[in-house]
Amino acid sequence: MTALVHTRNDLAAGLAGAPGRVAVVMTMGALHEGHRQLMREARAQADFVVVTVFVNPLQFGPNEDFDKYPRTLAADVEACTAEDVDLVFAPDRDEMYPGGTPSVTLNAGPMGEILEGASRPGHFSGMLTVVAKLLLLTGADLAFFGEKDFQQLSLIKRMVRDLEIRTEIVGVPTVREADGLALSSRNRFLSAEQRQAALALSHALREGALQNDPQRVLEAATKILGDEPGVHVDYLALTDPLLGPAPAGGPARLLVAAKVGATRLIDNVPVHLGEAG
Ligand SMILES: Nc1ncnc2c1ncn2[C@@H]1O[C@H](COP(=O)(O)OP(=O)(O)OP(=O)(O)O)[C@@H](O)[C@H]1O
Ligand SMILES: CC(C)(CO)[C@@H](O)C(=O)[O-]
Ligand code: BAL
Repeated sequence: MTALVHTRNDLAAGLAGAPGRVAVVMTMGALHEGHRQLMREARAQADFVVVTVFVNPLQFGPNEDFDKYPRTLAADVEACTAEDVDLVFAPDRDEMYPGGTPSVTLNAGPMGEILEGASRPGHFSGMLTVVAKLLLLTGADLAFFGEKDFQQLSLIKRMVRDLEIRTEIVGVPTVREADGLALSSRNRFLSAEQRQAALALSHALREGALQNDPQRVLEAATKILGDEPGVHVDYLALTDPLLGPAPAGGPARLLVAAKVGATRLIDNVPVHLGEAG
């Protein structure tokens, strides 16, 4: 039976009876199969699974979609129940930030300034601040995050290392629709026509990943994105697996962010580059 709690006291009470290893899956709600995959991984690896549902105002810029972000708590609790989650923690803003906007927040460092961080100033500071708070409030042994938000996952791994946080961070591969579109809560904002255009993102990444030379990877992906007038690219980047400069050979990551209508989508894939020379 999945319990729903809204306060830190009720969360602590629910956790007090938790047997063995505790896992947390943090979400902003509007749960889909991607989130459910994180829950299944958590269920498989831990004895007690907590899902948090909180649309964190700190990680949204003034012109972003905080107000219109979908809020579907009743359906979210049903999804958690179907995945045998033990506890859902859905605090409101005052519960999460009792003193109002916190004056002490986390600095995401140089990795927080590039890609998503360049387009969304302050986003990663707000994200890391709430993730750290939720790790402390849940005391989780394990925390599961999707590779769809690859830079977020990388920064959270970096944060637990740099701040000596003992939670093990587990990355989960991106869940996609049959036609390749990465599942995202924001997909619901797409019209049928925009959804069709949005396929260019995963298509471009897939084609790029078939190439083994950095320049060809970017050319192949750029061509597909350029052929779709409904997609406005924010960035397309080839990096090393830690988001540093692309290597000449070996593992790399290809990342894209684009607007389709008013909806901003992100996606990424692993790439294996052939050895140089
Ligand atoms: N398609 C997916 N596959 C795997 N994990 C995912 C997927 N989509 C989201 N997640 C993960 O779920 C967690 C919660 O993400 P979030 O609630 O922001 O959902 P979202 O679908 O990414 O929403 P949005 O893209 O609109 O912000 C994050 O760790 C995120 O990486
Ligand atoms: C990790 C997270 C729940 C923090 O608000 C959010 O950034 C998300 O949903 O990916
Ligand atoms: N899925 C990452 C959270 C955000 O877009 O704010």
